[in-house]
Amino acid sequence: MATVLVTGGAGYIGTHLLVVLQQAGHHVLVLDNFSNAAEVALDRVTAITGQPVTAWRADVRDRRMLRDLFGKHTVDHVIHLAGLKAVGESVTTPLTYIDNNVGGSVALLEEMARAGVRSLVFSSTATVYGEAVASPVGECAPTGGVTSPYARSKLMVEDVLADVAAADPRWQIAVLRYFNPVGAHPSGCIGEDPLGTPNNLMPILSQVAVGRRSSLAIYGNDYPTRDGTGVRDYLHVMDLAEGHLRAMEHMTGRPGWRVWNLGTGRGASVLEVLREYEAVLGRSIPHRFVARRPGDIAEYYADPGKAQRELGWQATRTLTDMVRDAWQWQARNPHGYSTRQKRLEASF
Ligand SMILES: NC(=O)c1ccc[n+]([C@@H]2O[C@H](COP(=O)([O-])OP(=O)(O)OC[C@H]3O[C@@H](n4cnc5c(N)ncnc54)[C@H](O)[C@@H]3O)[C@@H](O)[C@H]2O)c1
Ligand SMILES: O=c1ccn([C@@H]2O[C@H](COP(=O)(O)OP(=O)(O)O[C@H]3O[C@H](CO)[C@@H](O)[C@H](O)[C@H]3O)[C@@H](O)[C@H]2O)c(=O)[nH]1
Repeated sequence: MATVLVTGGAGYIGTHLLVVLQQAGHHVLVLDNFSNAAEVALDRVTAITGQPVTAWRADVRDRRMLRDLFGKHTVDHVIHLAGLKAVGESVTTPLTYIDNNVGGSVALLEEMARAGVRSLVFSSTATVYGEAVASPVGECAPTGGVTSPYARSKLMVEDVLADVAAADPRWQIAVLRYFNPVGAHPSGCIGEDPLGTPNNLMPILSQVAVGRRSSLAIYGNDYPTRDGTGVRDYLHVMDLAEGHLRAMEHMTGRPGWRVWNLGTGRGASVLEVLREYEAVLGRSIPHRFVARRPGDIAEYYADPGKAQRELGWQATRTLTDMVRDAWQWQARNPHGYSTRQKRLEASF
């Protein structure tokens, strides 16, 4: 049993990861500034696993707080999810993205090194492959053509991590490039709860299904794909969370820097996801076609073969599972976590 610090652990992917880690017998600590998370989400994790979550309300850029945390707890591994993730927003506020995503990672790495903790799993993204990429996308695909400050911030951290691992051979570093995480824990207790208007397909579909939005705007039906709509590699968030556990376990005792794509290896079009949602609901979902969204590409999906071979990890959940679990979460929590409530029993 290891002690794992999860930065950004109160967020969408983080809460699902906490469940997986606790159910695998690990002790978890969370560091989150709650800029995009509800404290009550951690109580929901406890409701699923029966185990408490110790959380630090802190910014990952706050070195004093990090020093305090590493002084109080013996941490074996860090899984670094904390960061900002809205591609469009990053275009208008690039410095905020560099500060949070790059600055936060540098502060974390320095304080980890000071504390003698040298095992890190880092959340990266398939958008580092940029626009001109051919699918299926393997880890060796070029990463030169990134199109947003968000993607650039992730790529910069990947490079910093490679330099850190090269400079000190004691580091064990795993970079995970996620494709499109969707869905929720099957209990419907935790799930994706975007602040304001969601940017991504699945949460928008869920909000239309539950009546919070009137219709889905499909961005373009003239792409060179099988039905003209954009194709992505949607991945169940529980499969993604399990990928982190496998990467963390695999690294133990194996220093160096490694990268794995986490995806299913299958693409689904916007219309296919819509039809699947309608099948789960048993009714139609209002939708309309509009112009392409600037910056979107037609199609990409992962080659997950490296993760399969090296980690023994493979996504097992289907698109039906993803949609059913997304709907279960939305139906049980029509307004997400509702109010960004304080935890009932704070452990800060
Ligand atoms: N969801 C996706 O589609 C996707 C795809 C690829 C990569 N990622 C990456 O995965 C990670 C987790 O994504 P998510 O979907 O769970 O997002 P999320 O916003 O739900 O979770 C991020 C968490 O980090 C916290 N946070 C942000 N800045 C912080 C800071 N400076 N200090 C401390 N905490 C901070 C937020 O409060 C939030 O709880 C992010 O790094 C994101 O870039 C997400
Ligand atoms: O209202 C909507 C929203 C999306 N789409 C389409 O649905 C597909 C998926 O879009 P979305 O869910 O926004 O995902 P991506 O644009 O692929 O980007 C997500 O997935 C990336 C990983 O691959 C992450 O890095 C990004 O942060 C995250 O926004 C695309 O074809 C979109 O054009 C619509 O048609 N209507």
